[in-house]
Amino acid sequence: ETVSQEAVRPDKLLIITVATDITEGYQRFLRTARNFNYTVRTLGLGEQWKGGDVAHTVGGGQKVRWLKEELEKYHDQEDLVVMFVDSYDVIFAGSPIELLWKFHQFEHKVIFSAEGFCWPDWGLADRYPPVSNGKRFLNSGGFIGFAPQLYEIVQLWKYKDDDDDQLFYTKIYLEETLREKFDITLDHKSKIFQNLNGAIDEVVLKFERNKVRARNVAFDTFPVVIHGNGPTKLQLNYLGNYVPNTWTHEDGCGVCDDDLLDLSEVQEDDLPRVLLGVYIEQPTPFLPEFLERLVLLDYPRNRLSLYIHNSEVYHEKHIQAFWEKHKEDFSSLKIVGPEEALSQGEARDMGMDLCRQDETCDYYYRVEPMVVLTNPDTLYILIQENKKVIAPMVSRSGKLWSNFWGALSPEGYYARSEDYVDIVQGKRVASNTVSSPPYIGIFLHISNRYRVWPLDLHFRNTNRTRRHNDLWQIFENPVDWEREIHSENYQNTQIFEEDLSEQDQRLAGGYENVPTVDIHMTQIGFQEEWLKFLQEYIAPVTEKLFPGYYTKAKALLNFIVRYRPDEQPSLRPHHDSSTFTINIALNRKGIDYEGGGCRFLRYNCRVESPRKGWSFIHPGRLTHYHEGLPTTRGTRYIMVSFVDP
Ligand SMILES: O=C(O)CCC(=O)C(=O)O
Ligand SMILES: [Fe+2]
Repeated sequence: ETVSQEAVRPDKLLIITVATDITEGYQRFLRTARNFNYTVRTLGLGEQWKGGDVAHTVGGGQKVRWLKEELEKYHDQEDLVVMFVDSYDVIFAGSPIELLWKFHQFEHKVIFSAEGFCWPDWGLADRYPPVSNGKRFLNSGGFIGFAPQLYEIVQLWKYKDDDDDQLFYTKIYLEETLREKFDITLDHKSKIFQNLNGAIDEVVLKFERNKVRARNVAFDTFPVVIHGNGPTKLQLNYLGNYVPNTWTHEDGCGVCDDDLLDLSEVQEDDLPRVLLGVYIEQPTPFLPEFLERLVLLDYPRNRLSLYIHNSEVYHEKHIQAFWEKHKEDFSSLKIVGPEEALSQGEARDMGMDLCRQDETCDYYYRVEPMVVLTNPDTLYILIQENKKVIAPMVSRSGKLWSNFWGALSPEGYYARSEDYVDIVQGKRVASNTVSSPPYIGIFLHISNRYRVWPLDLHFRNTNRTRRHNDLWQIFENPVDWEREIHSENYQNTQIFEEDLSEQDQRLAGGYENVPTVDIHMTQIGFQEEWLKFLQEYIAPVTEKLFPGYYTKAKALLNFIVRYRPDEQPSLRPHHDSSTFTINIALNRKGIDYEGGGCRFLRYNCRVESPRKGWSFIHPGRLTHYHEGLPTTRGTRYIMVSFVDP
């Protein structure tokens, strides 16, 4: 069966839809329609919806009434093809020409979309004509037909606005005389309409050159209209993040630069006002650094307010110090402490209310203290994205963890979408619509467009019994770890007294030729962290020092030594059980102690006073027989590692 060229006339196609509000779903619908040059007529804009709560009960009759009024205009245009579709949860995946061609191939005057559920009256199921292969039941979220026939169908509407539209069309279809009179059929195999409810597993993405289609694998069809009916909004969002050209392999994000808010010409005093909400609900490493980073945000001070909720007594001193230093740096600064005993929910409500109830507050930005905000332009970037709700993607360096899920399990909990890994790794960069809480009409977006933060989280591994949690953060938060541990002021020899006094001094799995008064990293649970440090910071140095030798950066013995005149002042000559040894000065000769140092007997060479925090490296065996020289006053601390034993 061929369709004549003359029949396929896009100028004789009209799309009619309904939208009372310009929701993001409606905007997405229009974007896909524009992409294919559809002519769209929207009914009901700005009017009040009286069609009932269709998400939870029946309803939708108002759509039929409006359509009835609209079709008055076209009822005598015999060659006009009209398609009616919902808009909030619909996208176009194919062109008008394809649509018309498929329509004419059906050789019926009117085609309704089909689905697997008989809604709203399951009792009518038996009255449907049987279908050998395909969806059996009518869905009124999409239909297409010649204007005169559609006009005649909606003439039969004599009901209330909150009566059910689908039931109305269903009854007409099930009435054999009417079905034949109007020449109605159903699109059983999703050639034109894909209803997602009950069919999620049938629909996959198919990447083509510069465009993406949804393919129904059950019927091997490429539907033109995708409808996220029922509880399939997430799946529609997922498809809509690609179809028709939202993101393609060739061109990347096809819509990312549409509808941006240009702030470049806006005067500082006219920028939106932002309230930052910070919620400290657990002991958090590097909290002072986190707070200081808020001040570094490049945004006019008089447009920025800060609300901090802190439920940890431990952090009060940090917040106090921050407040004293920065109370002038924000247009307002409100702090609610642990004495208020707010629940997390109450604290968050309070923060949001501060913005919601303040007419001058334009944006509310919530940030968790375990997120590393490294880009000072963060606020500009997010505001320019021009979304109602948006989050930057937060991921941990080198890991597949992120704040983005991409999918939900049937129980409504965490699941990874098929595209999760590519998105987290930044291989697919876009502002994805990840969620649309039903019926609010607002989408939640997440963007990995700008690497807003290298994104490390550091709340795992936080142990309230440790005084120096920060030191353990080398895996979780290498960014802050490096900044803090490498700072000139970093001082942590107290570890000897604080963390270790109770520890078992016996060692497992290593051998010291000459025992010292020492604390081993295994004793304080720091062995893995130390090995990571060797890998990241020492291995690259040894490649320069010992060309041609490649260290495994493994070490069984990693320990802090304490020398005191009355305890252990020195160490007799020995070899180390290492290929090379690193020896880090932890305090200062001449200030903290006198004497000390390491002497290499064969060369009579002494390394006496490296700067605090500096290390020397020497081969461990044969050539470098060495001793620890007597400490004559005070206490000398060194950190020693026998690398590659
Ligand atoms: O005191 C020193 O610097 C030498 C320490 C040493 O050789 C060792 O602990 O094996
Ligand atoms: Fe040694």
